Amino acid sequence: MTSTPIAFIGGGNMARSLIGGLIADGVDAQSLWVAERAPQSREALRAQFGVRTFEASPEAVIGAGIVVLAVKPQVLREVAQGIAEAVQHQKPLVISIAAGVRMSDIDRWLGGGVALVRTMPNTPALVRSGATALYAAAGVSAERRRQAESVLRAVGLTVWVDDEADIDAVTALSGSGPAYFFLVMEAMEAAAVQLGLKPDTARLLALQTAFGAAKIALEASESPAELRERVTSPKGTTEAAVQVLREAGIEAIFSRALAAAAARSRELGDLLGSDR
Ligand SMILES: NC(=O)C1=CN([C@@H]2O[C@H](COP(=O)(O)OP(=O)(O)OC[C@H]3O[C@@H](n4cnc5c(N)ncnc54)[C@H](OP(=O)(O)O)[C@@H]3O)[C@@H](O)[C@H]2O)C=CC1
Ligand SMILES: O=C(O)[C@@H]1CCC=N1
Repeated sequence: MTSTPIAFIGGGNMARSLIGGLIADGVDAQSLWVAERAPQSREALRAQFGVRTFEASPEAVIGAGIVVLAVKPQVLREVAQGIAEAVQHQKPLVISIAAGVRMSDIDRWLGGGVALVRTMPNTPALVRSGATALYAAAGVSAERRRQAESVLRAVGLTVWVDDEADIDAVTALSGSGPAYFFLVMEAMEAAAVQLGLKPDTARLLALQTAFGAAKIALEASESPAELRERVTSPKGTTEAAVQVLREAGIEAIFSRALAAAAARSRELGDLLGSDR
């Protein structure tokens, strides 16, 4: 991992997940800098992680080798324009984690000619089990690509995509994906409570089952479909449940859900980049 200071512009949910994961990977908290507007947020970041905090974003950029744009897409233009002068002076690697917002727009807001990598991480980065896709334009050097990859690899798995449009699909799959699994955990817990289990017992069993299923699916050579079939005894309990899920259209529901997320990512890109 690089030892250059990494400046996070915005210290919200996703920045905190990345910071927590980087510290767990052995990165010195003092080399992680965070620009946040609210004094209580800065205080909380210092108390939780021991990172350096800044009130003004340009101050965090000066001296940083890597800048991570970690604000909401809706404020990214204003934030990028606010640090453009510092970025042009400092020439850091800039990593965007913002959903939807396209590289050409970010580059323009930052003044142009920026070494920019667009990524889509996810919150399991906090426990170094993240999944991040990265995209860089042809002009970004191999050294800069390696640098971006090393930051995200410290908190989980990384994959490069060849086409920026793929980031919309990645956002729908792994960027938003933890929320889908949390929803399934919530639903399974509630259903088990209806069947008479105590809430604590229901949650513990639901969570461990999700963990076990993910672990075996990652470690086994068989596909998820084959692993599912192994659980499903003919005329047994799983078959009864899977039949209900299929009748309710589980595949079509996920197809519609991911399409909606990808469409929203494209829409954000169109909407927020429309200042040309
Ligand atoms: N959450 C997730 O699972 C994922 C999020 N992302 C992307 O990460 C980005 C951040 O999302 P998330 O962490 O969820 O959002 P949050 O709202 O939790 O975090 C954004 C943070 O930026 C702060 N902020 C806003 N404006 C400024 C500013 N001008 N200067 C400094 N800080 C500012 C906000 O402070 P305040 O609250 O005071 O406005 C807030 O603390 C988004 O672009 C999102 O698309 C990507 C992958 C996954
Ligand atoms: O919901 C969102 O827009 C962000 C991007 C991916 C996960 N959270």
